[in-house]
Amino acid sequence: MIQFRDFSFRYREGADLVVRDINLTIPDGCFVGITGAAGSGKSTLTYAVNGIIPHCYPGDFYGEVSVEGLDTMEASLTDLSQLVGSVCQDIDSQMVATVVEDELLYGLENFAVPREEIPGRVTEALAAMGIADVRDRTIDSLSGGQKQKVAVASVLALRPRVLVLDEPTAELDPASSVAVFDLLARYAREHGTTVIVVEQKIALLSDYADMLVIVDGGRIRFADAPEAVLAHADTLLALGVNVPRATTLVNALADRGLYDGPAVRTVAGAVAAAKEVLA
Ligand SMILES: Nc1ncnc2c1ncn2[C@@H]1O[C@H](COP(=O)(O)OP(=O)(O)OP(=O)(O)O)[C@@H](O)[C@H]1O
Repeated sequence: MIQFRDFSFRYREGADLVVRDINLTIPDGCFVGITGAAGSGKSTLTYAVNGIIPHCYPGDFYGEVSVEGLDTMEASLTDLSQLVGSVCQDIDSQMVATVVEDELLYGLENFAVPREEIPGRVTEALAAMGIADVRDRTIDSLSGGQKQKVAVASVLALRPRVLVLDEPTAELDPASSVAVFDLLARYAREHGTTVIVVEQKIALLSDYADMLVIVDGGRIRFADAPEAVLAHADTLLALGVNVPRATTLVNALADRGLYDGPAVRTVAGAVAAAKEVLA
């Protein structure tokens, strides 16, 4: 379980709190999507989980954030990194090797994983991300989607209990974005891994997340199941969250008393809702 209790944070260089009064409980195995306008504090929330704040970016840290009982302010980054694996926004800066296999080996060796376990871990992580065929390729020769999968695989090989990803599909086309989410969600389900993803594409996020967290000006505005959050499409639009048109259309039908089902997020969902209205 991950718990934020009355958490607020101000970066050392900043004048104001950038996140404030955060109270949130994330159960084990939950797939959490965090979204919100640019600069609203999404990444900062994930930094409190993986320890980047206050360990790498110091500042004033109020309240408490814990991961499986480990206080992220008090724990060492080494201890935290055994629990929480992170894929940052700029994956090129995260990559340390030239060849895919070496990228995975680097983390495993750093974590002192027993030598006999290493080949199996590499094979398993590459297979989990559907990229067993690129094991011997140079990272430079890969597409953006393949690189993203390598970045995720190199973290999965370490078998973290919690996986934090910051805008993993920012550079990807829609098909590759879906592929990354599909593989990630399947892996998380099979291993009981808690996943926290910062993502702008709310429709995509809603297809996979158990909980959507909407951040606005450093505060959590909504933290609920996707359907419950999307029912507030007008508020979300006002907060700068890009709500799918299918959602706003069906919410408008609901506002007029014509539809009383759950919020939809896809064209197919809107078609089904419209058929129900017209029946
Ligand atoms: N290392 C830092 N030092 C000082 N201020 C920072 C630092 N990192 C982020 N901030 C500030 O904190 C606020 C929240 O930033 P954060 O990156 O958490 O938001 P975000 O919602 O993830 O933004 P984006 O969508 O643009 O990535 C912003 O005003 C940002 O300028």
